[in-house]
Amino acid sequence: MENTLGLEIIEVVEQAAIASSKWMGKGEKNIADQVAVEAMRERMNKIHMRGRIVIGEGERDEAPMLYIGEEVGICTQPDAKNFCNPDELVEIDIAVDPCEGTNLVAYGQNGSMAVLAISEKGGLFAAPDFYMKKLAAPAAARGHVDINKSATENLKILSECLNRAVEELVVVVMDRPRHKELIQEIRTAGARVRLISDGDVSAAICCAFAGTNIHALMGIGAAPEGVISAAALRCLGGHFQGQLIYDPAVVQTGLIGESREGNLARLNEMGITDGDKVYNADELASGETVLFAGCGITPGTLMDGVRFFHGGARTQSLVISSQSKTARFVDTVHLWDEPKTIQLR
Ligand SMILES: O=C(COP(=O)(O)O)[C@@H](O)[C@H](O)[C@H](O)[C@H](O)COP(=O)(O)O
Ligand SMILES: [Mn+2]
Ligand SMILES: [Mn+2]
Repeated sequence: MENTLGLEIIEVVEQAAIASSKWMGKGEKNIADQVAVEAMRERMNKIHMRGRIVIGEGERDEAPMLYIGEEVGICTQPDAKNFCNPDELVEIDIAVDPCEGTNLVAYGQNGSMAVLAISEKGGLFAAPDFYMKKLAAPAAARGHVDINKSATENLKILSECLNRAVEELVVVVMDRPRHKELIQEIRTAGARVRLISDGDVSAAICCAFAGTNIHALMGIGAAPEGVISAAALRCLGGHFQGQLIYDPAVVQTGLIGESREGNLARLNEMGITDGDKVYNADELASGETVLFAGCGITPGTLMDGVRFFHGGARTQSLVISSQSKTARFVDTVHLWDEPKTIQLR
């Protein structure tokens, strides 16, 4: 599946990041999101592939976002026959978040990225737009920490696996009222908490890289982001578990339907009969081949943000592949107007 796709998807996330970064700090989160979606779609539709969006921006509305079920790639276009024989191409599934951290972009804060994950058809869990309880940790702790255990127990296990005191551990938690007790428990156990306002995909992936000073992600974020995080962590060998949250009382945001029963019924319709199932990274991104790509919009721990200069821009991306077993940090200079100076660093 990989071939040139690994290279093309770098440009997909780069274009989305560049488009969105033009709206950095302008307080317009919807525009920052929409331009990223459009740029991502435009570049994806130039790729010689038969793609289908399984995780997109709008689950229920079919426009203008990259919606679930939308077909992307040259070989899905009405004039496909002029370019390819669609029947010869492997069908692929794509999970996208063109602007992960729209608030971060709108307010000029660190940690936003354009991200996507790709696998062959059926290789990515088509998560509903529910919340998800998540646990991410470094590879050394994979299979040892467990989302069913308490934060205190997991911190003890992490401390043993990473050979560092609990006091030397840093846990990222989204700064939400629903995490009040979790934050208290982590602090009481002795670990340090890094609160983030948005962007838990970046935090999850950071766990897989020593040197980020992030040793775990705990708490509840969005389920689609959980699948994208799982795709990256599966390729990197890190630990990721996710459990759908279907009870609105748990998150108290009113964002996941009106009732627990209604949500369970919706999950049932989707073929999810056990709403409490804990999914690990291999189940959320189960395909034989999995690719992840992300490009920094604003600066982050993993990647720098988009930096413009006269006549061009510079981006930093991360492309991870289960097939080639690589995590590539790609630094790209984009030349538009024959700039007079191109800075080396
Ligand atoms: O921060 C996030 C927002 O993503 P986006 O809408 O694409 O900018 C994600 O990283 C979170 O996983 C998640 O969407 C969030 O926790 C759910 O929203 P909230 O109710 O504010 O916690
Ligand atoms: Mn997001
Ligand atoms: Mn988004």
